[in-house]
Amino acid sequence: MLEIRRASVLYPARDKSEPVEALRNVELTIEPGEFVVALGASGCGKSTLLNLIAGFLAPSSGQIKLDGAPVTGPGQDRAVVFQKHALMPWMNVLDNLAFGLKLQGVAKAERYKVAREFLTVLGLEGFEDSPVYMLSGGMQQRVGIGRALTADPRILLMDEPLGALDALTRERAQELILKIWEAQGKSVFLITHSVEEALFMGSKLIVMSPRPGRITHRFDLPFSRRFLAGESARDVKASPEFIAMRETILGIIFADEEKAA
Ligand SMILES: Nc1ncnc2c1ncn2[C@@H]1O[C@H](COP(=O)(O)OP(=O)(O)OP(=O)(O)O)[C@@H](O)[C@H]1O
Repeated sequence: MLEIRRASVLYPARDKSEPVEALRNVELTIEPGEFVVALGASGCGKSTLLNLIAGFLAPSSGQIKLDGAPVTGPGQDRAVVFQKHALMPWMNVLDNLAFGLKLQGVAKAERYKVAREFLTVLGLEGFEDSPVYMLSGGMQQRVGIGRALTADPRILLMDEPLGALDALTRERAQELILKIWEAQGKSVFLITHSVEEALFMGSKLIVMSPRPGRITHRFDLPFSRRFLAGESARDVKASPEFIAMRETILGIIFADEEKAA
């Protein structure tokens, strides 16, 4: 379980600019197997929150604990997927999938065994020998997600992972991530700018607001479970409950932006 208690982040003033209170008193618990999605206007502190969880950044005050132990820096128990995946474009798919394990010192036979398992999970069979630069954006992002997962992290952290994909590829990738989430039981923290993506994917939604960055609303969501129980993604997203929720969330975000303007 990941626990964030009264965490605040103040970025110091640079040149003539004022200090930025990027997060104020953030309280968040991510239970094992929970899929938490963060939504909110640009600059509300979503990436700052992800960086805290990843251990890339220390809070100015407050605490972050993973299974009771303070988070003091990055670790193998947390893996990050960015919009711009950090793949080795000249290396093939299999080598990219195995690369994180190599850095961890896992023996060659074992890391290629794990990498091959992920080829299947990611629907990339037949592409194991293709250099990554030759793949489509959607396939590259699947390799990026796979590489994060091969390390078997407790928590998968994703910052706008699907933002650069076209609409159809993005929907397919959402469905794939949900299926992997269900199969592997990982905790996930995902940042997105898409309200629809947030509602479809999350089991818990937090809505954040800027200046200072804080969590203003929390919702439990049923939609990913409906999809995983067999309802089609289209039916879920077109259902009256989904549309009503989408309007509620959009209302909250627009009201925040008007206040900030
Ligand atoms: N290293 C930094 N130094 C100073 N200010 C920063 C730094 N990083 C972020 N900020 C500021 O902190 C606030 C929160 O930034 P953050 O990137 O966490 O927001 P965000 O919600 O992820 O934004 P976006 O949706 O645009 O990615 C913003 O006002 C940003 O300008």
